[in-house]
Amino acid sequence: MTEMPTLTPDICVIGAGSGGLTVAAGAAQLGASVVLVEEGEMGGDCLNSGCVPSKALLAAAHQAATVSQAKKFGVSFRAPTINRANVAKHIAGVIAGIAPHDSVERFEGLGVTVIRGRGVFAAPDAVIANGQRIQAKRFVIATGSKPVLPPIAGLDGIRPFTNETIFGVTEPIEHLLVIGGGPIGVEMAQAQRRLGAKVTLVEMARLLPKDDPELVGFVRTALAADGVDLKEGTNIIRLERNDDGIAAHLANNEGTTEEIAVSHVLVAVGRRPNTDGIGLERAAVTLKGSTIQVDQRLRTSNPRIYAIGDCAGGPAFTHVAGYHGGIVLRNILFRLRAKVNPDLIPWVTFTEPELAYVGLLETAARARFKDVRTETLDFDTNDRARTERRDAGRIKIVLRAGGQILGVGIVGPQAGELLAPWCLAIARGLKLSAMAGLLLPYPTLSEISKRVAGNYYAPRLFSVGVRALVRGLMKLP
Ligand SMILES: Cc1cc2nc3c(=O)[nH]c(=O)nc-3n(C[C@H](O)[C@H](O)[C@H](O)COP(=O)(O)OP(=O)(O)OC[C@H]3O[C@@H](n4cnc5c(N)ncnc54)[C@H](O)[C@@H]3O)c2cc1C
Ligand SMILES: NC(=O)c1ccc[n+]([C@@H]2O[C@H](COP(=O)([O-])OP(=O)(O)OC[C@H]3O[C@@H](n4cnc5c(N)ncnc54)[C@H](O)[C@@H]3O)[C@@H](O)[C@H]2O)c1
Repeated sequence: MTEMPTLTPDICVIGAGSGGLTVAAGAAQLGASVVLVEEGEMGGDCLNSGCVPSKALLAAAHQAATVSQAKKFGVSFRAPTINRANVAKHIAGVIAGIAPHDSVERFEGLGVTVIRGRGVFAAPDAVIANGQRIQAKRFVIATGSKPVLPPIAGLDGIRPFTNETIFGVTEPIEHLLVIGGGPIGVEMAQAQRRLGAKVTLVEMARLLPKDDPELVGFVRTALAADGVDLKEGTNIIRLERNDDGIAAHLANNEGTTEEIAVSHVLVAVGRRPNTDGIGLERAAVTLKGSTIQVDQRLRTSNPRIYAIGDCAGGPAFTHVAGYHGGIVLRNILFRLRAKVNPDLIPWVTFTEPELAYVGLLETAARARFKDVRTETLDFDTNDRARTERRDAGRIKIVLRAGGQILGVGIVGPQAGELLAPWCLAIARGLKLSAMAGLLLPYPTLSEISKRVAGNYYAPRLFSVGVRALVRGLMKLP
């Protein structure tokens, strides 16, 4: 057999998900030679088993929910009929619509050499994939993550859903037990409940433990109103398959035990980076646990090799993988010393109401600065939210005494969209007064941002001193 000649590109990217595709597309368009290695579906988790299918499923679920919400507007429909097979078709159709953007054809069109196969390091400067040796100047590891399966007795025997299987379901789900109340757990619990399943969510700590508890309260209320049975501070002792389905034995933090009968189980207890069996030891790349250790410039312990996205342990979001990709491009191609700034990262949980955040949570801000202030305003003060009867929610800004914005959390209608100007303000170092001074159209949800900023300055604007000044000025002819 003739040996394939070694490829010697400028950059070899392992993994064609959100992070890897950003690097490959950017580098190729900027004139570097790129080899991209992918062992599974192009587009990675986000397109195939993450953001895209989950948001498509939620969109179907919210359609079903509008039927019951319509009564508030004097409009009524008959109860929705949920056709699971058609919901799965809708999800597959959305993925298929986006897939060309991430396809082999598009990347080859950009000049990237795409190799389908598992990339494994053979040496500190070489990867082998599908029998092909790639000796690149720089490597970028973007291998993503996979769902963790917790050590719960009996879990193996019941073949639980994970994010890799739940979106293809074509049969009705009678009673879903969701294990884990992080973003996947809460989004899926609401979606499945609105699509007609009975849902019990078991979370060992509290719901959405990485988010601001004050704002999470609104999500908790909404899930309960949907009919999701929330069991926080609760563990699953064991699971058993029996003639009726699955028996789940639970115990809460007070020691109370109970048994519930469910038909299906979804595991959503976190992610494990894909770093096993890819030869990192041969590449002299150091791990911390299962996460690739990187510095602020995303360099691993091997100066030729960078790691980005979920496998580098940053917050597991598509936009973070993309942000990492941009930083690596600047470091490799332009020899800039670009670094990750964790204080700029936004995140959104796409329940109804949405829960969105950018910057520092109040607790993190207070740990770092002494002069932290907060200002909050509820959506029931916003006329547009009132007209749409979507007025449950709150905006909370975390700032320093001088008006430097440190973080903003919004729970409410379209919170993810409302976050954009705050992302800009924090990234550009704008003061809160910039938001307070905006001229915005009425009636819009965005006005809540201007109002909360205005409220912060109100005590100073309407102070005794300013009132005395106005009285004085009014005496002038
Ligand atoms: C259900 C769910 C919903 C989500 N929703 C959101 C959301 O709404 N918004 C958001 O920002 N984030 C969301 N995320 C997170 C987001 O999907 C991930 O953070 C993102 O996909 C990470 O990108 P990545 O490039 O690091 O990895 P991935 O996108 O997972 O890509 C890694 C790729 O590497 C390939 N690979 C792995 N090992 C090898 C190897 N040795 N050789 C070759 N190829 C390899 C894999 O096959 C995969 O294609 C969600 C995740 C899940 C599971
Ligand atoms: N909208 C979004 O951006 C979005 C949506 C989904 C997922 N994601 C990303 O994917 C990541 C993974 O999501 P996730 O929800 O699986 O993980 P997660 O780590 O964010 O949350 C897992 C939850 O499970 C709980 N848990 C762990 N073991 C448990 C057990 N044995 N029993 C009960 N509860 C248990 C944890 O306390 C935690 O609250 C997220 O952190 C997020 O970065 C993002």
